[in-house]
Amino acid sequence: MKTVFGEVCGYPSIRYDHDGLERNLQQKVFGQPFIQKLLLPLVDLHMDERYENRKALVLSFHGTPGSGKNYVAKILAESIFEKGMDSKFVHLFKPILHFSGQPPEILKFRLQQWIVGNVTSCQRQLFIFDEVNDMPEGILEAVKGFIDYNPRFGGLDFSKCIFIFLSNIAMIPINQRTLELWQDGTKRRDKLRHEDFMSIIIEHSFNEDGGFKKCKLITSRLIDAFIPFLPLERSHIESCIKVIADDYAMNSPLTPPMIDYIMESVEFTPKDLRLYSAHGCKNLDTPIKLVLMRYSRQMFDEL
Ligand SMILES: Nc1ncnc2c1ncn2[C@@H]1O[C@H](COP(=O)(O)OP(=O)(O)OP(=O)(O)O)[C@@H](O)[C@H]1O
Repeated sequence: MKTVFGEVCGYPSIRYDHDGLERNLQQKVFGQPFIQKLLLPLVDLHMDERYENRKALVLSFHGTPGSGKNYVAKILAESIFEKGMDSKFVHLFKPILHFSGQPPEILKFRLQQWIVGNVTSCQRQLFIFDEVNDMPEGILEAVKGFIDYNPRFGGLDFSKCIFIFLSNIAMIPINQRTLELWQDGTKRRDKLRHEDFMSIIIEHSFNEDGGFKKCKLITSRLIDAFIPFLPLERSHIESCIKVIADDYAMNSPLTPPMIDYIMESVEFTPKDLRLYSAHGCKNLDTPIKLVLMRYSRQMFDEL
């Protein structure tokens, strides 16, 4: 059923599709074990109408560029809102656009007004804060009142909202820990434990420059889960290449030598082991397009 007159605050514009979310996370997101382990159950609980939420769901994604933080946020938006990221109930904030050029007090006030205005029209809202590492210190204190355990604020209930913070904060220690555990014998990512990453993320968030620095969201334990996005290995990058190539050309004709050729454009770290992609699955589009173009001109015959 299609919404004819724009979106409504309820079905069909807002409908949680657990199966779709589970399937998409399983089939489309590579190398991120904590998505299945943490994100899915927390979203299930939050969206379950049988339980009353005591507070908004607050998640913080941390990791290397291109490891899937925005991608997963988009998949989540699509599983709840019919129009996904284009929904009027989904809000993506970026520091350069929304948190610069004005004194912090004004930016905080505007942010609060925006949240209150939207929650007044509908309680189910998704607020995504991208690049928290580039946000000025102190701004995020503005949202504390909305995600606290006492979610009523001016008569409004914020407990049905979801807040997601995306950042590169703690990516170096996350990558380092992943490598250490790999060297110690934990080669399978599904064997990694969240506790192995949790304290380093919290510590770095609180101390590193950016939106979380000295922030009460951290000290008041208001963030429900800090989700580490691990650096991606060669096999994950190969999977990304296949998905992106399929998006360009259905049943794309990528052969193993063509994939090897694309992989040559990817920078791997650390220098000696070359285990992890420095930029995750970012920057793959151009080499993939070039290879597909060469193929279409039959220039890959020699491979
Ligand atoms: N783990 C992953 N599994 C599958 N595809 C991925 C994954 N990570 C990244 N991608 C692909 O790479 C693209 C870029 O990733 P994304 O924008 O999510 O990175 P990010 O972690 O948000 O990076 P940044 O920190 O620079 O914002 C995605 O749109 C997706 O196509």
